[in-house]
Amino acid sequence: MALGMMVDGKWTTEWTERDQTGKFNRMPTKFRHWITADGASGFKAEAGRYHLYISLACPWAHRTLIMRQLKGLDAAIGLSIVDPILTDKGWGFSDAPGAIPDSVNHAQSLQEIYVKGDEHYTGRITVPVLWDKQTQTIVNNESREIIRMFDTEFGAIAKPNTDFYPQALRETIDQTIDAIYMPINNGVYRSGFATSQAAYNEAVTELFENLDRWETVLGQQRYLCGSQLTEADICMFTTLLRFDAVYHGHFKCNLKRIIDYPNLWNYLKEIYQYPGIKATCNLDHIKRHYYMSQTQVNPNRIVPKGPIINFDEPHDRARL
Ligand SMILES: N[C@@H](CCC(=O)N[C@@H](CS)C(=O)NCC(=O)O)C(=O)O
Repeated sequence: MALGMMVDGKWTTEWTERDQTGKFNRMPTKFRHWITADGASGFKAEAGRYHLYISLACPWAHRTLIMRQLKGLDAAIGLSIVDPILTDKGWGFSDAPGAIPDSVNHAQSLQEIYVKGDEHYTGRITVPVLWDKQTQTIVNNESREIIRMFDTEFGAIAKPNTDFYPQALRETIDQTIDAIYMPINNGVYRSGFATSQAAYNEAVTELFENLDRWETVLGQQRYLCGSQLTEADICMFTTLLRFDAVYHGHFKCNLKRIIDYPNLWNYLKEIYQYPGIKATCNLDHIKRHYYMSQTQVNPNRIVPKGPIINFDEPHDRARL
C-alpha cells in the first residue's frame, strides 16, 4: 500500500509505523477541532458548511458514513468517496463505481486536501476527513470524534435526532469505545501489519480473547452498552463487517471467524439490517482495497473470490 506520509507538507515513502520489535504503531491523527451546536468553538453545526471525505473500504471512515446516515445528515453534510485502491501517492479520487469525486476542492488526491488544510502538515494522509468550506480547513480527521460531533452537535438539523450517546450511558460508551480500540479495531491491523512472529502472536491472542469476552457479554444483552444501539456499536460493527472477508485471511486473524461466534454473528447481522446501514456497506471496495493496496501483506494483489456471507439472513437478537 501507500506506506508514505507527509513530512512538512511533502510526500515521503518511508513506512514509519512499525518499531524494531515488528509491532505496528498507529500514528495519532492531527486535526482535532470541534464543531459545536452554538458555534462557540469557531465551528458551528450548520447545514451545507461541512464536507466529509471517506473511503468505503476503511472501517474508521465507515463509522462516520454510518452516523451521517443514521442522523439523516446526508443533505446537510456533503460527501466524497475515494477510489478503493491506495496508490504510491496515497488515496485518490476517481469515477470508479461507488466512488464520488471531490466536488468541493476539486482535488485529484487526498494529499491536496491535507496540504490545503496545513501547508506544513506532517502525518499520514488518512480518511475520514471532515472539511470546513467556510474556514477552508480540516476540522477533524479522527473517526470517533467525528461521529460524536454528528451525534451530539447537529441536533437542530438531524432527522431523526436519535441519540446514540445518551446521558445515562455516556461513561459506559466512552469506556467501551476505549476498550475495543486497541485489541479489536486496531488489533486486526496489529495482527496483519506485524513484521515479527512475536508481535503477531501478541496481537492475535489479545484480539481473540477480547472477541471471546464480547461474545459472552452479547449473550446477556442486545448491544455492547446494554439494551440500546450506541456509538460503541457503530465502532465495533465496522470491524466485524470486514472480519470474515478480509481480516481472517489477509490479516491472519484466523483462530475463528465471526460466523463461528453465535452472538457476535447475530449482532453483526442485526446492525447490518438496521435501517440505513446496509446502504453504507460495500464489500467490493473493502476487499479490493485491502488485498490490492497492502502489497507488503499481499504482493501479488490477488483478491479472493470468497467467502460467501449472507448478512441478510434473519438474526435472533430480538430474544434479548
Ligand atoms: N485514527 C484514525 C485512523 C484512520 C485511518 O488509519 N485510516 C486508514 C484507512 S483504513 C488510512 O487512511 N490509511 C492511509 C495511510 O495510513 O496511509 C481514525 O479513526 O479516524
